[in-house]
Amino acid sequence: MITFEEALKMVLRHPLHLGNEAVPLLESVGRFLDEPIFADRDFPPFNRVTKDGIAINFDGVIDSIQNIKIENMASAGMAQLSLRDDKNCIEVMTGAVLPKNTDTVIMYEHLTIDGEFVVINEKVNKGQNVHYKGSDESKGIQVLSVGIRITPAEIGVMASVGKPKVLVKKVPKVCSIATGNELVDIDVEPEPHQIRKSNSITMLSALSGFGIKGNSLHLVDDKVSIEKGLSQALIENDVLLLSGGVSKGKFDFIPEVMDSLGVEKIFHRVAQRPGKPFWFGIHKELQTVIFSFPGNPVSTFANYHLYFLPWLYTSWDIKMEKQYAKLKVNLDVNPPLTRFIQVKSQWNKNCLEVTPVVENGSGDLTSLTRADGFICLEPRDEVYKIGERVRFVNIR
Ligand SMILES: Nc1nc2c(c(=O)[nH]1)N[C@H]1C(S)=C(S)[C@@H](COP(=O)(O)OP(=O)(O)OC[C@H]3O[C@@H](n4cnc5c(N)ncnc54)[C@H](O)[C@@H]3O)O[C@H]1N2
Ligand code: MOO
Repeated sequence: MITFEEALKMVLRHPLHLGNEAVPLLESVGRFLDEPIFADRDFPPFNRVTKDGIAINFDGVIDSIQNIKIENMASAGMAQLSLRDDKNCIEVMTGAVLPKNTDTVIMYEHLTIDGEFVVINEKVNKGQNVHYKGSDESKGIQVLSVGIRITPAEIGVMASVGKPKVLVKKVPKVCSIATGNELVDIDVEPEPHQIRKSNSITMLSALSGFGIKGNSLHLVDDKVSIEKGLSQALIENDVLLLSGGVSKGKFDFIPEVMDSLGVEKIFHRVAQRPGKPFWFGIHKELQTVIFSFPGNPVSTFANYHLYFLPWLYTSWDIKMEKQYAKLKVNLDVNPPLTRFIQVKSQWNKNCLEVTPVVENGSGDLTSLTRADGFICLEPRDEVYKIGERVRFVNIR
């Protein structure tokens, strides 16, 4: 049996070259940017008033802060006004363009207003309450780089520079496939011997975080229907993510059917726990990549993060940073299997620390709700000690 490291290397040797596509800005959340974004104007584009109040020419009024005459009023959205007399002021609202011949803004709370005259009641600093043109970013500067993940914060920046459409890495067509006679849909009341599907649904929801609208399919344990379903799925998708049907049971038909459909097996079974019976293959002609994960929910979930996500990032040519954490307990990992242990992580000063969660084996899917990651422990005779730095795979 191959090791986890060997298996991962083999998976990463088969990326798809997905290219890019332009999508409407609001549909780009979760996607990876494939063009640099530049500031088309200064940020902010004009000297912006940051408080509701009055704008003054500091040198003009600072010796006589009583009875300052209001000349005019500027609100957000108005073209720039101009102060005619240095001893006067203009009422200004937050977001307005600072009037010409003024340099300082005083908020209403620091003023007494009597008709068209104002008295300043607090100390004033020249230049206060102004967000200066270009003080955040200058026109022409790159504000976002290729390869970043788009979140609502980046959407705001792109809206601001006028990008109704944006170039992003193209997502693959993925089908999440449940296998097994015991599975029923989530809106069905199961018979005592049945369970509701969860793995295939979990994977669909995980994919949606990347902007991938996956297809779904359910294959029952019958070679003819598996063959029929898979042959169509291989044609219609770039990637198949299966769960179940890959261990040693009398109804674990997946590897055999894949073979009959011309899918090349790259490997089957990895020296790891959970997730050992993982089967990986490719259909060379159709260019379909197949991740066939073991059916136990924790095994499917772990392998999705350990193999599929690194493969997806590699296909997009994006580096996935490795994370590490410190153990808060001693752990014993006897050879020969690499262990993936569910943990809860916590920052302590600048250090991420991890503690294993209570779990009841790889069938216990509720344990995943208590964990925020897996730690990866290579097999060794020596105990992993408290304080030791180990690899951490984030699942949140
Ligand atoms: N003789 C052996 N038996 C088993 C071995 C082995 O090496 N020799 N490996 C064990 C390990 S480890 C795992 S993991 C499982 C994986 O088996 P399969 O991939 O064939 O999965 P199934 O038997 O179809 O299902 C296992 C388990 O998971 C449940 N399941 C499956 N799909 C879903 C789904 N979409 N949603 C929720 N739950 C699902 C299924 O009902 C089973 O309970 O094999 C061990 N056996
Ligand atoms: O190794 Mo299996 O993946 O635990 O239950």
